[in-house]
Amino acid sequence: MPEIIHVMAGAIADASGRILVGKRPDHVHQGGLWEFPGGKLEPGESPEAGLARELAEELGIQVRASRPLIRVHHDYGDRHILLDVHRVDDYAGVPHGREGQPLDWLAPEEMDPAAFPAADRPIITSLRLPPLMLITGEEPDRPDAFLARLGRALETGARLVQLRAHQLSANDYVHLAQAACDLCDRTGAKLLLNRDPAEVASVPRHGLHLNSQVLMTLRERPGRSSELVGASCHDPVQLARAVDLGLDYALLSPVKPTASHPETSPLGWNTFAAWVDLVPLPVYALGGLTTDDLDDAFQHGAQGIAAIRGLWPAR
Ligand SMILES: Nc1nc2c([nH]c(=O)n2[C@@H]2O[C@H](COP(=O)(O)OP(=O)(O)OP(=O)(O)O)[C@@H](O)[C@H]2O)c(=O)[nH]1
Repeated sequence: MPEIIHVMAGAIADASGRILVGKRPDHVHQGGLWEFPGGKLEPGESPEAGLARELAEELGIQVRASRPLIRVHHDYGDRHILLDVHRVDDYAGVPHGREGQPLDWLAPEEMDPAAFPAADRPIITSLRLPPLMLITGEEPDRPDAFLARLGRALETGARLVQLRAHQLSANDYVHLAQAACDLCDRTGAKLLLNRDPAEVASVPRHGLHLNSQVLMTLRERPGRSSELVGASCHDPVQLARAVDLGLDYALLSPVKPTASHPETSPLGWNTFAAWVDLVPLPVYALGGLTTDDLDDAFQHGAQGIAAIRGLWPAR
């Protein structure tokens, strides 16, 4: 096993959510590409201290508040790196290229993955995804009540919605999806359809969510290349399949005991973190979680949390 180089990088955000990127000098590894500022962790240094040191050296800023965003293992052939990216939302000082490197502020949607090192692709996806995924709950068979609840969730900030309504016929699901997509478009939220991809081929949406059975039968990534595609996973084999298919994100569950799957034993945060560390993918934690668990989720490598009960508004 070659030595793993632990690299700390900062996704430094401004008030409008743009992220600071710097250009790597032409003569270094992955030279000429844009990067998230940072560098190698020194022996004995904690990740937070390494991040603070690198950002002070390269940009002249002092980190005040940061949290883990994503960890990406990547083998470049000539070296294996662990890119340990933290989101920095508060700092002192004005960032400037202390090593002469050009800097720019980009919205995550403006980032061209081809202009960054290959290891950075999941980081860009992670930056484009919010920390919460709402999975729709009760009453899909009463569309008016259901859409009113969805409307309330969107008004109070839901940005990513998975439309889960297995009890509906394909026809009823399609109608509900059309109305839900209209609602999401009004607030700029993204709607993911959790349904057999063949049944929703022409339905408006921003992405697809696959269950673990469908995930394991597919031979290639479904859907359009421009849309988000993710899957529900329960073990490392399923997570690896999501990576092999080139999916954008995964859900991993159940982290805690849930009323909907009382027979399944929960993973707990430590197993969750160990399995998530195996895959270069944003992974949402699911199962018995609410927004109160968000900080634990970040500390254990999650993109954030996905929930039905914890996020679906009451009637
Ligand atoms: N900082 C940073 N490094 C990245 C990113 N993506 C990526 O593949 N890397 C790789 O991670 C490694 C970081 O090393 P570095 O050369 O920046 O480290 P450093 O500042 O400590 O430099 P030094 O070793 O010359 O002192 C390089 O192999 C680089 O190609 C990224 O977004 N940010």
